[in-house]
Amino acid sequence: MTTTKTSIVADPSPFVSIRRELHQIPEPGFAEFKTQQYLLHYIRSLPADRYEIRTWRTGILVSVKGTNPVRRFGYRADMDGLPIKEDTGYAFRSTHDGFMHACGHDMHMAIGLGVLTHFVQHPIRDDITFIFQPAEEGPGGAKPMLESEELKDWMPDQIVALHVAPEYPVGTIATKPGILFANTSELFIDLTGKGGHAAFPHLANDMVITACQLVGQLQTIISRNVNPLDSAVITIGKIDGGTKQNIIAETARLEGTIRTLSAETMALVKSRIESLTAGMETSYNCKIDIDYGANYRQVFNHEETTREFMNWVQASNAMNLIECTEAMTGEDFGYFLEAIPGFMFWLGVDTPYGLHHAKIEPDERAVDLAIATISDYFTWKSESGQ
Ligand SMILES: CC(=O)N[C@@H](CCC[C@H](N)C(=O)O)C(=O)O
Repeated sequence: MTTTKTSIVADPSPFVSIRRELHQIPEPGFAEFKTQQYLLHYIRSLPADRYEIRTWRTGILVSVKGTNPVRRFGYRADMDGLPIKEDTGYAFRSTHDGFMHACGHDMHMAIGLGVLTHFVQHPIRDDITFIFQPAEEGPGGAKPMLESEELKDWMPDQIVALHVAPEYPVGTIATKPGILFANTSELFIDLTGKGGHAAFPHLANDMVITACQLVGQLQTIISRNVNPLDSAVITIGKIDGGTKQNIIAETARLEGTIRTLSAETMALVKSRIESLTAGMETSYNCKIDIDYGANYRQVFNHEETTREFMNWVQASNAMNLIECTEAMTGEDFGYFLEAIPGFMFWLGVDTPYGLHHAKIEPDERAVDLAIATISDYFTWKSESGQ
């Protein structure tokens, strides 16, 4: 499939230019050092009397002052990139080989800076905390940031975040009250057998064979154990095993993720993985160790606040609104929503390649549209006292 270049605006606005600069420096979770410096440098260029800055690990908190605050809004943007070798046609492609902003966090941060700039220049009555959060893709920055000393006295009364959505046209907002994104758990499985010569399989215990069996078996949990009217996903995204084509692999490792729409189904899936691997240990005479890595809470949008936002989008004609169904994506923004009323929404960026794809090229026109819409929404919220 060939991509068109219509996603790239010819005359980039300041925040589209910022997005392009951020796009060039994707970094892993909790290693967003250049990204943090870039954001701090930009924020410090704004009039200093209107805000305060705090850093938390590689994240940043900014409190923008209201004129006569009675409450505090919150806006969160995530910062990390992904271990993907970029394959876009961008002139401003990643300069960090093997790393890419393939989940739109460059867009999220540029939009966050745009909204922040708007409220520094056009203060509203209420205060706003801007949260630039590291490590959304893992191991998860939201939970520790939420519990941090730095956020305590800047805790918002209502919080908002967005995620780019390749499947929707530019000018679209899609969301729903209640569950929007799934519960997630990372999944790391280490298999240990016995290595040996490729010509003598009977003297060894081949973990490539066992790992392949296990990958297939795991899918039976979804098809045979989870209620077909419920939803769950197990994806194994990475397999490692062996050292050379004529050496039987002593060890293998599977890396994946589990997605469910309830905590109960997550417990069921994990318990089935444990039973299944215990059975395989016996039948394949090997050792299997499981590590669930980082677990994220579902993204559960506050009913009333989300419905109010959806009504506002429709009434203001700000963008086209779609009431979507939930998705099996994960987001540690779920931890913020567990503690603070608010919502997340999808922002249409209309691109043929999906999230986490090396060729994804979000339509940049979404950046300024989102900045205007979120700024107008918070202004309306503050002025109307809703
Ligand atoms: C929006 C998005 O793509 N989020 C990630 C979150 C990853 C959670 C965790 N590292 C895991 O893989 O379970 C996603 O993959 O949905």
